Amino acid sequence: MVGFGWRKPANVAGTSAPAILLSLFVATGGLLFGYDTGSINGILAMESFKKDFTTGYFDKEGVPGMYPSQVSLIVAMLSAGTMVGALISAPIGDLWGRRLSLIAALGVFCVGAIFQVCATNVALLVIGRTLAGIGVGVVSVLVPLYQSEMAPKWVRGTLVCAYQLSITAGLFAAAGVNILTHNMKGAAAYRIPIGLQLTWAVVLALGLLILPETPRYLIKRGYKDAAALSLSRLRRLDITHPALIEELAEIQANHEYELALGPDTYKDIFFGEPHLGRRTLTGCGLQMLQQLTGVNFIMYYGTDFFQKGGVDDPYLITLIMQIINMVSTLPGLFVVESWGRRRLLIVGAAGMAICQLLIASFATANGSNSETQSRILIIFVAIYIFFFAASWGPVVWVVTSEIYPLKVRAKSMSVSTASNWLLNFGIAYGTPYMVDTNRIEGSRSIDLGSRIFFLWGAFCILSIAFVWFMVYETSKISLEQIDEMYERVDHAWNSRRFEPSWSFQQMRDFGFSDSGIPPQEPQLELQQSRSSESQSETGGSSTNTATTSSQDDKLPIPIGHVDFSY
Ligand SMILES: OC[C@H]1O[C@](O)(CO)[C@@H](O)[C@@H]1O
Repeated sequence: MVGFGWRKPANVAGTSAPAILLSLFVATGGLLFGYDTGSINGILAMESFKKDFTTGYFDKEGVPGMYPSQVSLIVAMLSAGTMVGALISAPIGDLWGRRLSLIAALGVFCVGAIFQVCATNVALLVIGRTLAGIGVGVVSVLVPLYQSEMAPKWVRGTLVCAYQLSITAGLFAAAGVNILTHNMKGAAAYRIPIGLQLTWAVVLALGLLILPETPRYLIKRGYKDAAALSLSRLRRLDITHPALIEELAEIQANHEYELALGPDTYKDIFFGEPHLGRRTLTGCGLQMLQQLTGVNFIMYYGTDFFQKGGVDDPYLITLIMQIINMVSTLPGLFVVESWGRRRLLIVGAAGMAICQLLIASFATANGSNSETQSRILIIFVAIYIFFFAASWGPVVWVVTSEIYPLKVRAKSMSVSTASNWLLNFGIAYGTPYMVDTNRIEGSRSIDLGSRIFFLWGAFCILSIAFVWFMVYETSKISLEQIDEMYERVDHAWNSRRFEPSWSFQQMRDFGFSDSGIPPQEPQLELQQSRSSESQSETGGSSTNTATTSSQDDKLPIPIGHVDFSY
């Protein structure tokens, strides 16, 4: 039976509260992501903005404004910046640490925002948008990375989901600010929505100044004492506490073991061991498919789409969709641990595909727009957004922050997040050509109208297969145990039944060579479901009962073993 909510294993040492609070605070970095991608449309439409940025162009009605190419540049440079930001996040995240890199990124974001507020010409505005984009790009990688390296395993997925919740809150805030400010009088009114983005960036950067670096990053750099200190702050345990020593030893042993299997260069994230290519492909595939669900078609062009679908108040309906998007993230956040990542992704993709195929078929069957038709359109788009927000929105971030080993985590996450931004950009710029012949004058475009939902639906069906074959179930086990799972479970569809057999520290104690390479490959018996009731009753994987078929007589079976690995 599937349960709901969270269950902290009874015998976990220390407290989880500081790590949870801190992770929730850092999650709010998503506000900048959502606000920045959502606010530009409204700002461009403001009268005060148009007045200040008249560059000698007149539209068909003779209204002065900016050249379309300038508008495109202003919009596009944020996306270009985010891609650059996502790509540089790995080298800086590995060099300066997750925390300092985030602070630096927020600094760059603030400089970008100040440029935009003070801009008196298009060039300054473009520079400002590019810098803000770089900041957002780094934040989009390092926030979920920082969270997953900090979070206790029994609530890790939920905490990373809170990041997506912040993204949706940012999108909603942008829509709200656009509505409140679009009629504002005053020469500099447009500077208000631009300036607002500064506030949270400053609060977040100041907060990060006093937060600890992640213990896993410190272990990666060889700063063992600092790692112990950081972990003791997170768990409220003395640095001499056996649980703390054990957890650090496990992280370190696992890291050394992963390094012994192969190097950690960019080439290795595609071709290296253990199974890094498969893992990077999973992350990139999920991030791209998340965009190919078409969600940003509604986020960016919803108003226009509803207007053409005969909806009376398209602005209001778009705002309602934003609210549904934000509120529906909560059920996902609530069940991500108990249902698991795979199930949520598969159910979500199936739900979206059904709605999308209905929207598209309905549009094909009925040429004209009646009131009933527009109502049906609204209802199915709303259900589609619900499914997205409860599943693919948050869970993609969760999985991509969990599946990589420490040695390449920042690199692989940066590449997979960059692929999200690339598709985000492609859809933002490509879809107008696919749905509206009038929007882009002189361009060769195809008018798919609502039939574009056939395309999104097809990608959602593909997503179901992708999850089934590629995505390993990562709930309820530590990041180190996820590494073990990738080594011992051959097929993603079997991963739910994986039970961590022993900690890497125990493996070492039991006679692994110093290089960390096991003397022989043990075969894990996949006999007990990780999601079974009995297991959650006893508090997760705390009592390791799994044994190996070939080494039953030799391997220690830790009875009543305290689960040190969060
Ligand atoms: O909630 C919708 C938003 O979520 C994202 O897919 C990120 O996870 C954004 O690209 C989109 O605007």
